[in-house]
Amino acid sequence: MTDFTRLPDLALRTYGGAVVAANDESFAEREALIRPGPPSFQPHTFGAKGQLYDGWETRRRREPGHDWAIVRLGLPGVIRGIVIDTAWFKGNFPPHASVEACAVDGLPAPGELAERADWVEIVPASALKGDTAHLFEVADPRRFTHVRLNIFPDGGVARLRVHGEVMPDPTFLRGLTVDLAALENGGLVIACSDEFYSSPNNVIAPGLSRNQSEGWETARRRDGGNDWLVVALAGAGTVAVAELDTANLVFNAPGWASLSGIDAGEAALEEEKAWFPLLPRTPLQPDTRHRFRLDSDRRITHARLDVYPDGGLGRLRLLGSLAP
Ligand SMILES: NC(=O)NC(NC(N)=O)C(=O)[O-]
Repeated sequence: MTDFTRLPDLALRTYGGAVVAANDESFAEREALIRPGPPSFQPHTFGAKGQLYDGWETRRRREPGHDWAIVRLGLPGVIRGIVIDTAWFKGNFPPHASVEACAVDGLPAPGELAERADWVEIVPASALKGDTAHLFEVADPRRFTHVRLNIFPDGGVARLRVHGEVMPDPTFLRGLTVDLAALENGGLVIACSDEFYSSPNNVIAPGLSRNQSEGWETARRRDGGNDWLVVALAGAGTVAVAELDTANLVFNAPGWASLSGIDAGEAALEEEKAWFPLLPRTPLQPDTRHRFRLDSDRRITHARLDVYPDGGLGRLRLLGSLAP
């Protein structure tokens, strides 16, 4: 099985996802389903309505039926796999769950969504265990904007992860100056030298990094080399401005960075010599947003960031336009 969990989580709250509706959330709020980070648990933390859980938890059902929650993906795209994580739900996990998906234009109200007839099943009703992350591969190649988690009959789910490939609406990219590296525009980090502390895809996530874990941080390098990553851009285009943000890297920012580009339509990524410079090796300040005007008008499909010798980066933005 390919490791779909390495693909971005299209539902993540910090990527703009929202749990827009649930039929019940008596014990624990539905919003927890798409919270970043692993679920936590503290035993014997009882509120007026029961034990507190970091997840979505419905009441014990006394009538027929099942419970459900609808998630609007922050990043619409092709779903490659789903994780249903029942972490810490041991005596109250749902014994079965399924997932449906649909694609809608615009932003319909939750009520309209729930009534749509074109939900398609992407994970069939499957048995769940307590306190376990369940991985389900998804084969449907279509682009989806929403998913619905169904639990049978009731219970608690800590996290719902919806991993896939981002497919933005090209209307909002064509002919405009946009961040060609941004995850939300379809950019993706496809290779990197080191991801010891945090994922390289963090550098192209929406918004600012609030601390160093929300950026890309590498281990201390001891071999005389340097760390790097390669971003596949939203599409072929030209980059006019590069933004390198060392935010929150105070004592571990790289000393220098450089950028290079390649047009994969003309040369293979492995051909070292086919990469051409966009930004020469340039000194960086810690905890600082740097902006550089690039003077190359060459078309590229991929950009490579080199940091010297190590450290990582908070954010990388490559502002430019898609080739016609
Ligand atoms: N949040 C809860 O208290 N849930 C339940 N109970 C305990 N102790 O976790 C349950 O399902 O009845």
